Amino acid sequence: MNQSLIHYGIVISNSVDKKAFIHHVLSKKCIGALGIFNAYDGVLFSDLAIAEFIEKEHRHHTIEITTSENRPLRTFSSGERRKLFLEYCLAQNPDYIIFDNPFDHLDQQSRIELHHQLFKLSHSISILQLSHQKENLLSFIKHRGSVSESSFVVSEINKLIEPQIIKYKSDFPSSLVSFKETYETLIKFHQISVNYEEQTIVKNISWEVNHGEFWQLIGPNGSGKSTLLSLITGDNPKAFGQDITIFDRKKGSGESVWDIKRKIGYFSTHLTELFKRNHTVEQMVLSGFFDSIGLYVKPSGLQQQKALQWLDVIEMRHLKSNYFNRLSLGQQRLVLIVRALIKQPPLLILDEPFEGLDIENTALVSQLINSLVENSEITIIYVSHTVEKTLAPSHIYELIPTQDGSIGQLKLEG
Ligand SMILES: Nc1ncnc2c1ncn2[C@@H]1O[C@H](COP(=O)(O)OP(=O)(O)OP(=O)(O)O)[C@@H](O)[C@H]1O
Repeated sequence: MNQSLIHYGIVISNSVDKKAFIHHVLSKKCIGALGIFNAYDGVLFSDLAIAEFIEKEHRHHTIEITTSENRPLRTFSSGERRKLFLEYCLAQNPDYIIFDNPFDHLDQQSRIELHHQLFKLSHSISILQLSHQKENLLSFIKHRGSVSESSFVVSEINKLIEPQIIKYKSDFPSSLVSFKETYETLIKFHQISVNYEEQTIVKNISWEVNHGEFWQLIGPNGSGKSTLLSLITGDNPKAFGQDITIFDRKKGSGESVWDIKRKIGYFSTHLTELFKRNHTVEQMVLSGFFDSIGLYVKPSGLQQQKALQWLDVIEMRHLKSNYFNRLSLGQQRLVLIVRALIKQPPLLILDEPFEGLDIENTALVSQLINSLVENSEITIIYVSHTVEKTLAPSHIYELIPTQDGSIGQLKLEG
């Protein structure tokens, strides 16, 4: 495609079936402005492509991209995965690459570096960028458009009607599960370290999270944010033998992982990476009551009612019987966020809740979080690489990488 390099930036909202649109482009069925891509072979760089790759490695017990490290892509942090996957895409020597929200999961420095890298790349390869937000379109891409929901035709961006930020008036549904116990110290880490073989990931972390606090956890890619969260949720055996107090109880004093999970609502963009079952949207929301991913027990009528009320909040009741797997990634993430908070747990953990959301859904999730902060006693920890102007965490904990693993510091104390 060298002689006719063309770059396109396309704004795509969560209501467009992005999977189908991408398939449409890659299978050379574009009409109109994007028709030029029909003559060429492209590859996809996206969260979905990465998730499928991880699934493939898992299924075949192989390691393809990260052979030098001898561990599967799944064990790398979100930002690391993206960098490694880009190398993999380039190695295939495609005519063009579809970059679906390329800046997601990246810290500020990595965003700047990727912007430079893509600019250089644009001299040798065509780029089709998809972005949920107009502000994230690459500055050097001159052709810009938005894609229509039904025909996938691209129209000029200046003809676009700006999306309206919906103010959600409906009150959020009340809680069904009542947690009678209150906890003073939800999390207390004392001098916690985590190593993988000879590499130290975090070192001597002492961090305390108390009742009703609203925390943001920050740090560059690979600094250990998700690792810390996995120590809390009971998903990391590295917690064993360390001085960790969770819900006022010393870890290792007889509590089961399920005791802990019962009190936590958890969302991560990786939650459904290997999830292949045909569960409906409603079942997925309901599973939040049972701390499972997907529904394996019969819910009560009241629980079903509650799930529908929550689907109303995210305006997805009409999709309740659709298969979760068929939703767009943005819709799946909204469903999983609601799944995390349906039981209104004492502790809510949101690992990158804004990734993959368009401007309207970002506003909705911000409003959901703010409403919980104002109207409940839930303690919240969220991870985000970007500053959400509408959120005002009362505390910020920062991981700072050093040669011997990340150290932690309190950046903002409420
Ligand atoms: N099983 C493992 N073996 C070796 N290293 C691992 C393993 N799991 C995680 N790591 C490494 O631990 C480091 C911290 O990962 P983690 O996912 O906690 O980072 P993060 O701060 O959440 O990053 P990001 O912002 O990119 O999501 C990464 O360098 C990752 O590669």
